[in-house]
Amino acid sequence: MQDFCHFQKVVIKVGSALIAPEGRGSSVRYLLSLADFVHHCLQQGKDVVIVSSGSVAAGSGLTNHHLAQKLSIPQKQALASIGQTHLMQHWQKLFDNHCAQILLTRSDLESLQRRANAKNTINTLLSMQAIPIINENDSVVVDELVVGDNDNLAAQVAEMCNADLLIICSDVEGLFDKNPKTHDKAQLIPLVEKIEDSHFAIAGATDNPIATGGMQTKLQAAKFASDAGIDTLIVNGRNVETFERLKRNQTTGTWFKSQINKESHNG
Ligand SMILES: Nc1ncnc2c1ncn2[C@@H]1O[C@H](COP(=O)(O)OP(=O)(O)O)[C@@H](O)[C@H]1O
Ligand SMILES: N[C@@H](CCC(=O)OP(=O)(O)O)C(=O)O
Repeated sequence: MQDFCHFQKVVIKVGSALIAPEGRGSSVRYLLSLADFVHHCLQQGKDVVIVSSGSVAAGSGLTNHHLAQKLSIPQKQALASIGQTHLMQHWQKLFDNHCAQILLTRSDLESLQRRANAKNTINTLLSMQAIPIINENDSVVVDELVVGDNDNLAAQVAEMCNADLLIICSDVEGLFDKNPKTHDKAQLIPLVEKIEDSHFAIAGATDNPIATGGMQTKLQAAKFASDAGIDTLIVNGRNVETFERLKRNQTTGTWFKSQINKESHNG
């Protein structure tokens, strides 16, 4: 087991599957134990940054648009715009208003100046004990300029702010040898020392119309993070026991080891 105590700066990615367990709308049902875990991390002196999906799902719950229907990109962008404020209301309640919204685009991450600005703002927020809540700025990005999924966005944010751990919270326990939603006998892979093509071969897509990328984008994110010296943990955020185990420093989910041996973990 990797020692959770040693990690200082943690980026936690929260997928749409957790925000919208009913397939649309938004709910704090699975965010309560996650928020409790974040409070625990803060008490231990760790820095926490959240990358939260769910704006499109939240927007669809507030309008008559179902994501199972084929929606145009402008319609999805409008839903994201409607849903994002609602999503932030949940986070504000969970963190007693000690949180702040940052919406990023791929060009923000690619521009040296804007990337430095975003990094400075995140660090300043952390020094003010405010939790940065990041999402892609879906309403303004066009096709060629999207990061496209929040797994990869979270990995890029983790690298940008020198995090040492990325936790991806989804609706499955971690990476399995087959998609556990379609294979009863799928086996969890608890530890990946190095991500190989064989891991990408077993990581499938998602059949959830509100989610993006499935296990494929989570593996891309873990690979990006791992190459940048950041460990990644994919866990089931719907399982209360996940966060209890992490608090007790016990194994959970799938752990992807960083490929760079960092002397210290304080970014
Ligand atoms: N090998 C695999 N192991 C685990 N999950 C997998 C695998 N292949 C595909 N998946 C799918 O990936 C889904 C998680 O991704 P996704 O639906 O995009 O969730 P999120 O909203 O959390 O990003 C799982 O529900 C599962 O159906
Ligand atoms: N930016 C989008 C989330 C896109 C996304 O990657 O969703 P997910 O695969 O559920 O993490 C939104 O807020 O709806």
